[in-house]
Amino acid sequence: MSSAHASPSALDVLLSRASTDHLSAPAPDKAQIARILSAGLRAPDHGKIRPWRYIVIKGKHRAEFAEQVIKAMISADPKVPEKKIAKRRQRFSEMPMTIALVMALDPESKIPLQEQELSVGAGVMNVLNALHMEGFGGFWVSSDFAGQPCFREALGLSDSQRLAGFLFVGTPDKPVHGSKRPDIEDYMGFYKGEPVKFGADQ
Ligand SMILES: Cc1cc2nc3c(=O)[nH]c(=O)nc-3n(C[C@H](O)[C@H](O)[C@H](O)COP(=O)(O)O)c2cc1C
Repeated sequence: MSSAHASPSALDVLLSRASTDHLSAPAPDKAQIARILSAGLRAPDHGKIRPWRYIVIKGKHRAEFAEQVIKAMISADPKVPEKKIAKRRQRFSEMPMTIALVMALDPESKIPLQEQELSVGAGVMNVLNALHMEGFGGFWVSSDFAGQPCFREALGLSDSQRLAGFLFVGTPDKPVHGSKRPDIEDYMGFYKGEPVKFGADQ
């Protein structure tokens, strides 16, 4: 923590973020989640594509949503183990809130799709940080089954929309410390007229 500040600086808070899926109620209320997701819309956005869409799943709709997840998992792999189904059913119906992270891409744009996808990712990171700043926790998970037509239809995704995963959201059960982070010295270098070598790659 910077000695110039009695309370943690914004950077101190960013440096203390870590993921957790040990989450309980309460989830953010309607006004809180709207403000938190507004941080996602602060992501850099080349060409003003506005590729971010957030589908919030909460309350009684969690169980219905979990069933759509199971349907899609079975559609993707009819032999999916029962244990995996049970775990996903439990997580999607019991997490206080799930946010489906939709990438609304414009394939006709001169802005490369990779940049549009990166903008969605940058938005998700802002949302994770905003959750942390407001005392909530979040965990980004993959959506390997989300390409299934039944699931795309259930969510109302158009042909150019894809999922970047889901965020599980709620209040951390206990203080989150997260894993030890690597040393920044191994991940940064100064260009001095020669190719840069990183400690992380040695
Ligand atoms: C796009 C994306 C998808 C992820 N999917 C999963 C997942 O399906 N399951 C999982 O355990 N972690 C997944 N993770 C990793 C966790 O969200 C988290 O980052 C990881 O547990 C490390 O925690 P940290 O954020 O505190 O470093 C994913 C991360 C990203 C960026």
